[in-house]
Amino acid sequence: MIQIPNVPDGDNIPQLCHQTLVVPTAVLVPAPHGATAAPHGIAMTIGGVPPPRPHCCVSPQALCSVSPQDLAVPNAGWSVAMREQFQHLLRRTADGSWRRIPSYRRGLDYLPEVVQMVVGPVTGPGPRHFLRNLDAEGAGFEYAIFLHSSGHHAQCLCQLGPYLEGHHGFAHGGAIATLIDTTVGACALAVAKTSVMTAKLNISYLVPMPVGAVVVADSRMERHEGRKIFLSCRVHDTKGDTLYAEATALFIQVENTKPPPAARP
Ligand SMILES: CCCCCCCC(=O)SCCNC(=O)CCNC(=O)[C@H](O)C(C)(C)COP(=O)(O)OP(=O)(O)OC[C@H]1O[C@@H](n2cnc3c(N)ncnc32)[C@H](O)[C@@H]1OP(=O)(O)O
Repeated sequence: MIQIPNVPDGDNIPQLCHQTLVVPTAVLVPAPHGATAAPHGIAMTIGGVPPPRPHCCVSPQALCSVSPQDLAVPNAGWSVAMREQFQHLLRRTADGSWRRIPSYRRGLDYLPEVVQMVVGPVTGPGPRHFLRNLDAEGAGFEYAIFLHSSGHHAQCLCQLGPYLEGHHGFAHGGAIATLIDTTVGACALAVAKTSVMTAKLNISYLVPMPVGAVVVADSRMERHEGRKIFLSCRVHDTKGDTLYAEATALFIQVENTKPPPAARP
């Protein structure tokens, strides 16, 4: 059992984009297999959610704030294991063989890699970034992507939070697919150096992934034929003992000429 303490500041109603969820803050829940408690008393399992990020959106009009804050860095929702692995991966960037890719809630103004992902003209602040729109630290996807200098190898360190639960205590398969798509997408983008779209994603789910687990999605470019980029991905724990999922993907390089469908508020 993991005891989930009260969240700081007495704020027990996390404000999320477009919704308010009341979450009990001092309950006992069974610890999913392999789940670990986060630092600072923040639980990484269902029932305990840390307070919102400082720039939480409050109105439907505002949606999520346009913030230049790089979110691919440790925050209070990161577990000890997540922090340790992040430092390990960060050390590899010292010699320039790897680099950490910054990540923003709405990144178009700040992140050239994401600018390249947009098919068609962009007006306003650009698309909201799906993985960054859950405005509570530790509740959703916490991640940092590292790219090898070859551009053919990407690793995404990720901690899947309690709002990504499918079966009790385990991550939803769609959340795992999102993690994989993002990682292979980052790798495909580095290969193509132009816009790419997922054409095919084939995932084998091998072992249930506990909510709160810290995992690494490891993606490699397998071959590049014209506009087609074939990639593989393996999602495993930080020690490489447990292989949660493996996948193959096909990305297609596209021209930046198609107008995107009108965005809804
Ligand atoms: C850092 C953040 C990363 C985030 C990554 C997130 C990426 C995404 O989620 S993208 C969103 C999900 N994907 C989509 O919506 C894609 C929808 N599909 C499309 O837009 C189009 O079908 C698209 C762009 C994939 C291909 O269309 P188009 O550019 O016309 O290519 P087309 O000429 O039909 O095919 C080109 C080649 O690819 C092959 N191909 C295309 N689609 C497929 C497919 N699904 N399966 C197998 N082969 C395919 C074709 O057979 C053809 O091969 P060849 O050259 O040997 O004849």
